[in-house]
Amino acid sequence: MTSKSTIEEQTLAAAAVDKHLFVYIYSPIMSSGCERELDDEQYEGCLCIDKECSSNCSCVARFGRNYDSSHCLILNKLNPIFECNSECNCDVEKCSNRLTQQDSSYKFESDMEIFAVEGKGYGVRCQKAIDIEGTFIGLYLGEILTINEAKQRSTAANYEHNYLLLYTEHNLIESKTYIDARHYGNWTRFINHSCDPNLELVPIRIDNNLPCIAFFTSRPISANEELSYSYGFQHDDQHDKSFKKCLCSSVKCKGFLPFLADI
Ligand SMILES: C[S@@+](CC[C@H](N)C(=O)[O-])C[C@H]1O[C@@H](n2cnc3c(N)ncnc32)[C@H](O)[C@@H]1O
Repeated sequence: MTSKSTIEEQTLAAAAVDKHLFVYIYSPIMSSGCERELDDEQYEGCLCIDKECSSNCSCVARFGRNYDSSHCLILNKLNPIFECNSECNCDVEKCSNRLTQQDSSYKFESDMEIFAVEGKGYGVRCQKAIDIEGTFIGLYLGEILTINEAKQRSTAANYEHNYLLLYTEHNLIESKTYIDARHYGNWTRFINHSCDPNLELVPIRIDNNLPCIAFFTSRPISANEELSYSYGFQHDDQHDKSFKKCLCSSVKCKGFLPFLADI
């Protein structure tokens, strides 16, 4: 792989090593069960005639501001993130409340590189430094599964690498999102786990209650530092030989990859 190839080409080349179907996608794919549950949901849109939504926008008034004037995530925001949606009047490419929907937000994508990491398969690094905490990096794309489909897939196969992401939210009620990037996905499927990560996962809602899972930086990242996030909570009693050894090599390393007990 050369640094001149696009991140899509690099991802396809790295995925081809597995010799299974892999399709590069730019938006999530819903499994049939998920689609049915969303049929009746569509959030109300704002009526903003300005191209950029400000504090007068009904979406911003209802859910609070999500992003600051540098287009970074407002840190420690307590409310869930609802961006302006397809019912809104504002301009998709200009509205300040639509960060993850805008082409211009993917500014680091052309500097991303898939590279081989000793013992872990492939990983991802950015050839440029990313100085600001809260910078949007990309979306974890794949097939959005129902819990039953996620369970079936995780018990049916015994692959070397797992691409099933489980995101749990503890709001008024607990909700879980399952995204499988094994057969359909983008470059973020190659981001490895670290016990001291530099990215965080943030659920973003746009048209309905099903979140997109976005990556934001959780601290400044040096050029060519491996990107990482935490795959989940690590229980102290999980350290059994059947769990995979963690090779993140951070001083905070817990020794094993988090175990997805909820799948
Ligand atoms: C979502 S994939 C990440 C990309 C993967 N490295 C590859 O080459 O396809 C997750 C898998 O990567 C490996 N992995 C990720 N982080 C790791 C770590 N800190 N230590 C060891 N293996 C890791 C594990 O096999 C895990 O199931």
